[in-house]
Amino acid sequence: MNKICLFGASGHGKVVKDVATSANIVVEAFIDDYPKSENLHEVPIVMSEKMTNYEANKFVISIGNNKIRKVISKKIKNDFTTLIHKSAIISPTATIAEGTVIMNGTNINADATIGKHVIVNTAAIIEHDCQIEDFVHISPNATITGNVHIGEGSHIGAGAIIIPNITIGKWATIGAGAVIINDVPDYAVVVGNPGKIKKYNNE
Ligand SMILES: CC(=O)SCCNC(=O)CCNC(=O)[C@H](O)C(C)(C)COP(=O)(O)OP(=O)(O)OC[C@H]1O[C@@H](n2cnc3c(N)ncnc32)[C@H](O)[C@@H]1OP(=O)(O)O
Repeated sequence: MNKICLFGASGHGKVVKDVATSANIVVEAFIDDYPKSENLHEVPIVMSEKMTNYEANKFVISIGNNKIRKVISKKIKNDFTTLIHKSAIISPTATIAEGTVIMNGTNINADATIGKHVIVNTAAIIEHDCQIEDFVHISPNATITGNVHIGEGSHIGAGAIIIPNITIGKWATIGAGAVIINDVPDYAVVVGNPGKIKKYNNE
């Protein structure tokens, strides 16, 4: 049986652990330097200085913040694995890179490509030919229609809809429930229906 470690003993970490369990993968430890308890759902939480005890384990970073996930990914020397909930429906022609977590009830269709350390959260839909770059988070129930490109680190809020052929830049934020009908520049925060730029993440 595969054994892995999760970096981050948060609420998101609990859900990622459930994804692993559904795929018959055992989480041996959570790594977290700011633990709120000794265990989380019966899995021990250990400090990062003890990570050497888990040299053979593959890792997944179970932290929801895209920027922090990127920083941590550069520090961990272990290999990363991909976690896919058993209820996810994924086309055989879709590709999913390491470190990415695909949660329950998701649909990922033909020729979609999903980068490293991406979160495809509960019941999100990623349609055919989409390109999702590294460190993106697609929140619950978001619908990414066909041939959409989402740049590194962007966060798509819960229930947002992106119409076909749109390009969303890097480190952008799409508000919960937004409907995106125009391309979105890097770092933009876009809300509403139709989506309008509210501000920029680097402001
Ligand atoms: C399992 C999980 O929980 S996964 C997590 C999923 N998380 C999400 O989906 C959260 C998505 N985040 C949002 O929608 C946020 O509201 C953001 C990122 C768009 C904006 O957050 P903040 O930067 O804190 O902005 P703030 O709350 O100050 O709002 C700024 C303005 O945008 C408006 N606004 C914020 N969010 C939205 C929204 N989703 N739709 C429409 N308008 C919005 C506010 O009313 C405010 O308007 P005003 O300037 O006219 O008063």
